[in-house]
Amino acid sequence: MTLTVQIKPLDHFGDLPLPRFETALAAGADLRAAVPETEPMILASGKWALVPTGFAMALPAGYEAQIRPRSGLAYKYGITCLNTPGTIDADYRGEVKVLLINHGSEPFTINRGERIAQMVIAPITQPDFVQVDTLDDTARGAGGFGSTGTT
Ligand SMILES: O=c1ccn([C@H]2C[C@H](O)[C@@H](COP(=O)(O)OP(=O)(O)OP(=O)(O)O)O2)c(=O)[nH]1
Ligand SMILES: [Mg+2]
Repeated sequence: MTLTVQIKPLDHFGDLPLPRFETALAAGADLRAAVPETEPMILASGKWALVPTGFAMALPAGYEAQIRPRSGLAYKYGITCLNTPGTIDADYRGEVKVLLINHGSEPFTINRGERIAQMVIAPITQPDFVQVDTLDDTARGAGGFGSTGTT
């Protein structure tokens, strides 16, 4: 059965299209900037800002939305999500916003309707966290942070 995610357009969503998958098997649905047509957002080099998408949503219980950068914007302009992947909780009813940062050397202009990020819907688990005194032994043990392949 196909999953349904409720999207509630806010006033400034206007006539923007709903998030959608650009290709048949795309993992992420692109998100567009719901900034005013007459007031593009300008992101100076090194700065970050919350970009409105113009909608709120209700995810089904057991799911999250991950807000991820678009590789094209990162590659061409150094634009990415500061908190990647951003987490949208299933009980969040506020406007979905995208925290963009400009790692490039030039100011970046965000126009209304521009695709600024993508949203992946993913299942989550809320386990019971249980306190214990000892953990089982493994070959890795406490090794990490580049511990493999050094001997
Ligand atoms: O890129 C993002 C990340 C988060 N949110 C919204 C939805 C999410 O459910 C809420 C809280 O996000 P998070 O838990 O990452 O932030 P926090 O700093 O822990 O805030 P809170 O104390 O509200 O949970 O903010 C966005 O709109 N965009
Ligand atoms: Mg939180």
